[in-house]
Parts: sequence; C-alpha cells; structure tokens
Amino acid sequence: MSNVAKLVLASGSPRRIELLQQAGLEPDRILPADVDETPARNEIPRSLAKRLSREKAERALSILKAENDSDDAFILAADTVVAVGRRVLPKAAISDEAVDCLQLLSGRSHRVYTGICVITPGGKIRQKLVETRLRFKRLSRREIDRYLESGEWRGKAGGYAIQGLAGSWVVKLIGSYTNVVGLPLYEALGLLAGDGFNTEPRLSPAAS
Ligand SMILES: Cc1cn([C@H]2C[C@H](O)[C@@H](COP(=O)(O)OP(=O)(O)OP(=O)(O)O)O2)c(=O)[nH]c1=O
Repeated sequence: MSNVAKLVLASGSPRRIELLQQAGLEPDRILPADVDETPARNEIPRSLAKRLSREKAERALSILKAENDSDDAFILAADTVVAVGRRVLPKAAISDEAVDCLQLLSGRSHRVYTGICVITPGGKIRQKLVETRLRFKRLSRREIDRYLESGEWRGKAGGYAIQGLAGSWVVKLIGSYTNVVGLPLYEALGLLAGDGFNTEPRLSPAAS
C-alpha cells in the first residue's frame, strides 16, 4: 500500500517525534498546537487527556485549513496526564513542583493516561484513551535531590521521565510503556491504519 496522505504530528514534544521514528514513521509536518491544559472543574484525569488531545488535533486542523493544506492530512495529537487517584499532577516547570510530584509518587501506585486523537483527511475524528499503571520504589530525599540536578523532570507530566533515570524506579508497570513516554505506539498506529493510513515502517538500510 502506498501513502499519498501525509502525516501531521500536532505536537512539539520531541519524545513523540522519536517514538514515531522508532516505529519507522516520519511525520511530514510537525505542528505544535498550543492549548490551555488547565483541567476543568471536577474533570477526571482520563477525560482531561482525551479532551486535550482532541483540542490539539482540532487546533492543528484549523491551521492547516487556513493554509488550504488539510485535504490529504492525517493529523495525530496526544496528551499525557499523570494521576494519583483523581488528582492530576502538573507538568513540572519548577523544581518545587517536581519535588511535590516525586514525594507523592514515592513508594506509591499511579496511572498515566494518554489521549490520542486522529483527524482523517475526510474530517473523521478518532479518539482513544490508553492507561498504564505503575508503581515506583520509595524515593529518599537524597535521590529526589539528585534527580532534580539531572533536569530530566522539566516539562514532564508528573515531574519524571521514564525513558531516563526514573526508569530505574519502576517496580511494576502494567500496560503500554510507550504510553508513559507520551505516545502509545500500538494504539496510535492502530487508529491511523484503521482509517487507511499506511503505517508500514519506512525502513532505512542502516537502521539499527
Ligand atoms: C510521564 C512522562 C511524561 N513525559 C512527557 C511526554 C510529554 O511531552 C509530556 C506531557 O505533556 P503533554 O502536554 O502531553 O505534551 P507536551 O506539552 O510536551 O507536547 P505537545 O502538547 O506539544 O504534544 O511529558 C515523558 O517524556 N516521560 C514520562 O515518563
């Protein structure tokens, strides 16, 4: 199957680009879509992730439409939320926020939700919500302080990045690992393929 359609990733997250590349896909265009990520009153974490992924995809669509460039585009957007019960953890911007998150996650179970949204060239909207459950080991104050020095927490939901140092804190993970990093590959490719986008990897001979 050949692809005449193009893939537009509605995200500024380098992790999402890398994950798509890992699956052998290269977005034709990257269109970061800025949306207000504040949870609505009483909004539960899974609903937030789903709503924001759709808003990001719709924002990208309106940009493409304004440029008259939406006809052959599959738009893919995602939003990742880390939660303890109904509580949504912030995307840590300052170290105090990261400390609060890490103290809360220490020795506890939590969930990571990623909402994914695909808008097809015909304007169909497909959504999925993927959940991963994790448990971290207990973190000492010293471990948290060392982690802060790494800077890996910056801009990450829940104040950690599983693909870095925090990977060694995982006692248990149930579900999709790539979901935690920001884009559940199995489900995202499934949504794209379900509407006719060719998700076969574009292999380069030197790939290792
Ligand atoms: C929990 C976790 C999150 N993250 C990242 C993925 C996302 O980039 C970020 C969650 O924020 P998001 O709002 O989902 O994404 P973003 O603002 O970085 O990018 P965009 O809205 O443009 O798509 O946290 C990791 O990289 N590793 C992890 O282990």
